Amino acid sequence: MNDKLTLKNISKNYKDKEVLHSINLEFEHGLYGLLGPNGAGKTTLLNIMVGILEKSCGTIEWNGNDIFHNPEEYRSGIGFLPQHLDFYHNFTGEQFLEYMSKLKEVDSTEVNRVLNVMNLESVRFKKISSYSGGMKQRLGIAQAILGSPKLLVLDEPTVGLDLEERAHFKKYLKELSNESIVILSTHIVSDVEEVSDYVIFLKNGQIQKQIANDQLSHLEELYLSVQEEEC
Ligand SMILES: Nc1ncnc2c1ncn2[C@@H]1O[C@H](COP(=O)(O)OP(=O)(O)OP(=O)(O)O)[C@@H](O)[C@H]1O
Repeated sequence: MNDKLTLKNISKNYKDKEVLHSINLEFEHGLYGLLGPNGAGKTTLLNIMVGILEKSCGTIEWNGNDIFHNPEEYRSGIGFLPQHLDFYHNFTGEQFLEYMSKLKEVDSTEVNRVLNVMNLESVRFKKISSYSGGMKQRLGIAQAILGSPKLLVLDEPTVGLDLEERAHFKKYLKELSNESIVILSTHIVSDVEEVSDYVIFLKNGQIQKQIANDQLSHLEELYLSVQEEEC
């Protein structure tokens, strides 16, 4: 059975300011790009989806069941790269991933796999404090993909990656999305064109448009036109 994530009427207020307005979305296996300018509400929406931020209204269902009833089970199937991930800088990359694999209760062989996928084998025994920004970002992605999660949520994952790393990473996500729901937020159009099955445009806390792969040509122009629509 294909997994299904459903967001129904999700709204979020920070004090008296509503930053998400009644979001309705459905996700099944595939790669989804969440595209929007800074401040659109992407991080807020993703944090609500993974259960680290409380929504003000609405429901989230996993395979038809409100996640509120069994949040631990829901969270155990999620891989998440937050916008800002803090590390234990005294750990080596390998130690960090071993630690995360224990927390996530995934097989320790996964550590080798994700080090390989994210091209971090040559620095696995080096302390994280010596990593470049791009290496830290790849390590963050590596912990998110431990155990090939059913739901992978990545907040601005391509920050700090060079062109070759981006291409390699997107190819891997495409493969994973054959069996998982992969949601990637970005404000960079090229991150989501070519690979995404669907692109969701978010602006001012509202879904402006949702388009499928076969309509993805001229995405940049579409993105600009969507941004101008409300002006
Ligand atoms: N903790 C908070 N308290 C008050 N307002 C917040 C808080 N976090 C976010 N906001 C506001 O909510 C809105 C959406 O922010 P959010 O970070 O979700 O957007 P974003 O699309 O992820 O942008 P960015 O790419 O810049 O992170 C913005 O207006 C932001 O200022």
